[in-house]
Amino acid sequence: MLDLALENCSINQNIVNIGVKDGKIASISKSPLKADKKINIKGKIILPGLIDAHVHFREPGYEYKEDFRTGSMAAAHGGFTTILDMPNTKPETNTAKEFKKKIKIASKKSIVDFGLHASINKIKEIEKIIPLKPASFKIFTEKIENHKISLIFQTLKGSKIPVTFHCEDPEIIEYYTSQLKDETRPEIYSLARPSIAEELAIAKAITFSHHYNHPTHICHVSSKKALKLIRSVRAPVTCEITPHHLLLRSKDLKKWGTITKTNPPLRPEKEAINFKDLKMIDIIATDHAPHTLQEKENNIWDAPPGIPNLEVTLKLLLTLTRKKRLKLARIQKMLSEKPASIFGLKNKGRIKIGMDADFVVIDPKKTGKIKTDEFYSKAHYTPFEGREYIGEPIMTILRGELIMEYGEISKNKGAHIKSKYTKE
Ligand SMILES: NC(=O)N[C@@H](CC(=O)O)C(=O)O
Ligand SMILES: [Zn+2]
Ligand SMILES: [Zn+2]
Repeated sequence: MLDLALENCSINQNIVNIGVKDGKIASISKSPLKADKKINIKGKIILPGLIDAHVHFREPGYEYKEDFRTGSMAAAHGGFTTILDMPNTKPETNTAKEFKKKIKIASKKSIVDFGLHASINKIKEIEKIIPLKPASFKIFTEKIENHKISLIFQTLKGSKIPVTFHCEDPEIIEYYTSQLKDETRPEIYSLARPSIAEELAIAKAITFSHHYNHPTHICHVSSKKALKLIRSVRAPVTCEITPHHLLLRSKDLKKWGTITKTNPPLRPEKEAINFKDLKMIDIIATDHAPHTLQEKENNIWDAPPGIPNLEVTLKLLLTLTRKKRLKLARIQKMLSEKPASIFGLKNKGRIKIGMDADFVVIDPKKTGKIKTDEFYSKAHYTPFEGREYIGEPIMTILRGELIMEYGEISKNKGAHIKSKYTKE
C-alpha cells in the first residue's frame, strides 16, 4: 500500500496520479492509486520541490539574524524542500570539525533537507572536508590571494565538487568607495562596487576554471556584461541570478534605502540583467541573507549587505508567469533540475520514479500582497513589501511528508544531502 497519492496532477500536459512510498516517488500512473493518504491536486500546479543553492542561515555565530529552524521554516513556507547553506558563519565552515558541527546543528533544527557549502582557510583541510561531501568550496575573491585559489583547484583535482565564487575585485571597490566615502545617498552604493569589479573577478574565476578544467559556479551575477563574459568562454562554468538582481534596479536603493543594500549591488537599468537574458543563466538562487532590521537601518556604508528572499521568490516568479515574462518550465529548470545537477543532489530536482517525493503545490489563482508579518524568517523586511502577486505555494511536501500547508509549518526533520560529486 502506498503512503500517499497525489491525484489529478498535471505533468507535461498529462493528468496523472503520483504514488509515494517511503519518501520516494513509487509510481506515476493514469489509473487510480490505493494509498493511506490522498491529496487532490486538481486545478493546482505541482512542481518538484524547489532547491535554493544559496542561503545564509547564520548558524553558528549569528543566530540573532536567523537560524536553521527559522530559515528552514521560511524555506518550506516559500516552496523550497532543499537548501544549500553558505559557510560565512562564525566560526566559518572551513574545517572538517566545523562542517560536522553544522551538520549536527542542521540535522536537529532544519525542517527541509540541506547541503552545506564549505570555505577554505588551511589548504590541508580540503582533503578532510571532501569525504563529508560538501555542495561546493566557496571563495570570496575579495579575501583571497591568487596562489591560494590555484592551490585549492590543484587540491580538488580528481574531484568534481564545484568551486563557487563571490566575484568582486577588492582593489576597484576600495578605490571607488574611497572616492564616494562622504556621500550618504544609498544609490551611490552601485557606483562604489561598479560592474567592472564583478567582471574583473569573474574573468579570474573563469581563468581558473578553464586552466584546471574544474566545474565552477558564479554566485549572484548582477550585470549583463558579467553574464556575457561568462558565456564568452569555453569553460565548465555555471552561474546564478537572484530575484533582486532580476527585478530591482539601483533606483530602488533610492526608494527603499539600505534594505536593498546587497553585494554585488543592484545595477542601473542600462547595465542590469533582463528576462530575455535568463536563457544564459543556469539557476535562480535567492541569496537569502538576513540581518536585523536595526542593522539594516544603518547608513549605506555601515549597514550589512544582504536581502532575505526565501518567502517571496516563488510568488514573484509565478506572478511573472501570469504576465507572460517567464514560463513555468523555466522555473522548474532553474529552481529544481539545474541546482540538483550542478551540486550533485542525486535524488532531487525532478518528478520521476525513484526520486525523493519532494513537491511544491501551487494555487495559481491565489492573489495577495507580500507581507513581512507573515514571514517565518527572523528578518521581517523586504524591498518587495506590498507588491501584489498572483500564484502562491499552498503545500510543500518533503520526501512524502507535508511540511507546509496553507502557510502552516509542521515540525519535520530535514536530512543532510551529500553531494554525489566526490572523488571520480
Ligand atoms: N550577498 C550579500 O550582500 N550578503 C551575503 C554575503 C554574500 O553572499 O556575499 C551575506 O552573507 O549577508
Ligand atoms: Zn556573495
Ligand atoms: Zn550570499
